[in-house]
Amino acid sequence: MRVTVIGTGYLGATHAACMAELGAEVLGVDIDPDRITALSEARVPFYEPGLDEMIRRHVGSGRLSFTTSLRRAAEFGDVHFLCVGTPQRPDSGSADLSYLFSAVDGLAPYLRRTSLIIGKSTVPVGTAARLTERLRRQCGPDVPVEVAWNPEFLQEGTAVENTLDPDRLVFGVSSDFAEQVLRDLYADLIARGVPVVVTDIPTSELIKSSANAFLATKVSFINAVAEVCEAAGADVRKLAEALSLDPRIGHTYLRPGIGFGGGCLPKDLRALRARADELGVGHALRFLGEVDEINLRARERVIELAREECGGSLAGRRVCVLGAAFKPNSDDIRDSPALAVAAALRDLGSEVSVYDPKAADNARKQFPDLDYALSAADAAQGAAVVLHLTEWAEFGELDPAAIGEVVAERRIIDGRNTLDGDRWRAAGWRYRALGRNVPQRLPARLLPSRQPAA
Ligand SMILES: NC(=O)c1ccc[n+]([C@@H]2O[C@H](COP(=O)([O-])OP(=O)(O)OC[C@H]3O[C@@H](n4cnc5c(N)ncnc54)[C@H](O)[C@@H]3O)[C@@H](O)[C@H]2O)c1
Ligand SMILES: O=c1ccn([C@@H]2O[C@H](COP(=O)(O)OP(=O)(O)O[C@H]3O[C@H](CO)[C@@H](O)[C@H](O)[C@H]3O)[C@@H](O)[C@H]2O)c(=O)[nH]1
Repeated sequence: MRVTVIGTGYLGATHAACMAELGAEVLGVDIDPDRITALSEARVPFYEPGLDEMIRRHVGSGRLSFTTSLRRAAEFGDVHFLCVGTPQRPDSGSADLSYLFSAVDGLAPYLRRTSLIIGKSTVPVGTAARLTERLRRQCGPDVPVEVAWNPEFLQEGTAVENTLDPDRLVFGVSSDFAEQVLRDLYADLIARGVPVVVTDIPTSELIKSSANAFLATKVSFINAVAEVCEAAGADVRKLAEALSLDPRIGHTYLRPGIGFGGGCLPKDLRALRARADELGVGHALRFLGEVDEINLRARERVIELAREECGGSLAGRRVCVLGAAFKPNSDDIRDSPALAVAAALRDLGSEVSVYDPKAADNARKQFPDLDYALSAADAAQGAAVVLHLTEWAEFGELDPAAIGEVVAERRIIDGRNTLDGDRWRAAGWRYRALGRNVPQRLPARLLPSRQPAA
C-alpha cells in the first residue's frame, strides 16, 4: 500500500520508517525544508535510537522518500497519516490545532479520489469531527474523504521498538472500509498477536488523552508521597519498591524525582482538562490540576534542597547540572524538568554548567545563556553542588572519587533517585535525594556495643 505521513518529527519520522518496515511504500511530508533535505539524505534530524539505520535502509531501497509538497502527497496515495504537532496554546492549557488544520487545508485541494485521512497526533476529543467537516467542505461531494483516528503510544528513546511491537493498536473508525485499511496496514503486527481495540472515533481520541493523564497521575502520586516521606523521615524509593510488588499497582511510572516533562505528558494533561471544561464537565478532571501542581513543585523542591545543602544561598555559586533532555536516550528538551531547574538556578544568580550526552545542541538554542560542558567532569569543575536531573546510564557509572577531585564541595542531589547513594557517600560525598530524608545508617563500628558495660 502507498501511504503518506504528514509531519516528520519525533512521531512522524518514526512512523514513516516503521510503515516502510511493515511493507508500505511511504512518502513523508513536512513544511520544514531543512528537515526534508536531511531525511531525504537519510539523516535523522534528532536523536532516536535505531531510527537512522532504519531510515537509511528504506531511503536506500526507494521504499521511503520525503517531500515538502502536499500536492505530491495527494498524487502519491490515498491514505494519509497526520502526525503534525498539537502543542499547548501559549495563553491557555488547550491544544493548538492550527498545524492540523493547515495540513488538511493544504491537502484538500489536491485530493481527487476516495481518501482516508488517519490521525495519529494527540488531539482533544472532537477534533476528528472538526477535520471531517473541514475536509468535506473543501472537497465537495465528488471526492469522498473519510477520517479515522489511530492514536500513537510510542515513547521517545524506544520509539522504533514501541511502534513495531506495540502494547495495543487502537482504531477509531466510522466505517468497515477504514477498519479494513488499518487492519491491512498493520497486518504483520496483528498476525503476531498485538491486541486491536476497534472503537468509534471520539473514544479513540479520549483513549490517548486518558492514557497520558493516567501516567502523569501515577508519577505525581509518587512525588506527592515523596513530599510526605521527606517530612516524616521515610524513604520513597523503598516505598515505591514495595508498592510495585503489588501487581494491582504495578511497577511503572512510580519512579520518584523531579517529575514528568517532554512534548506529551504535560501538554496532554492540560489539554484534556481544558477540553473537559469546554464540554461542561471540568469538575470531573479538576484533580488533574493538582497532578500538574505536584509535578511543577518537584522542580522547586530540588532547588530548595540544593539551596539548603549550600547553606541557604546559591547566588554566585557554581552548580553542575547533569542532564538536559526530558528523559534519557532522547535529545528532546521540550518542557524538560532538568532545564527548567537549570534556568531557575541561573535566575537565582548561580553559574550553571550543564552536561548532556545528546541534548546540548537543542538546549543551547533555547537557553543560550547557560554554560554547556563536554563531559560530566567538565561540568563539575569548581561546583558547590552537583544536580543529577536526567538519568542517563553514563551518570550511574560516574566515578565519585574522580568527580570529587574537581568539585569545590562534594555534594550531590539525586533528582531522579537512580544513583547508588552509598557509592557516593563512600567517596566522601554528601548525597541527598528527593523524598528520602532518612537518617543514614550508622556504620557498623559506630553501633553501640551489645555487650553490657563492664
Ligand atoms: N513525540 C512522541 O513521542 C509522540 C508520541 C505519540 C503521539 N505524539 C503526538 O504526535 C504529534 C506530533 O508530535 P511530535 O513529537 O512528533 O512533534 P514534532 O514537533 O517533533 O513534529 C511535528 C512536525 O510536524 C511538522 N508540521 C507542522 N505543520 C505541518 C504541516 N502543515 N504540514 C506538514 N508538516 C507539518 C513540523 O515541521 C514538525 O516536523 C503531537 O500531537 C504529539 O502529541 C507524539
Ligand atoms: O516513573 C516515572 C516515569 C516517567 N517519569 C518522567 O515522565 C516523563 C515522560 O516519560 P515517558 O512517558 O517515558 O516519555 P514520552 O516519550 O513523553 O512518552 C509519553 O508520551 C507519549 C506521547 O503522547 C506517549 O505516546 C507515551 O505512551 C507516553 O509514555 C519523563 O520526563 C520521565 O522522566 C518519571 O518522572 N517517573
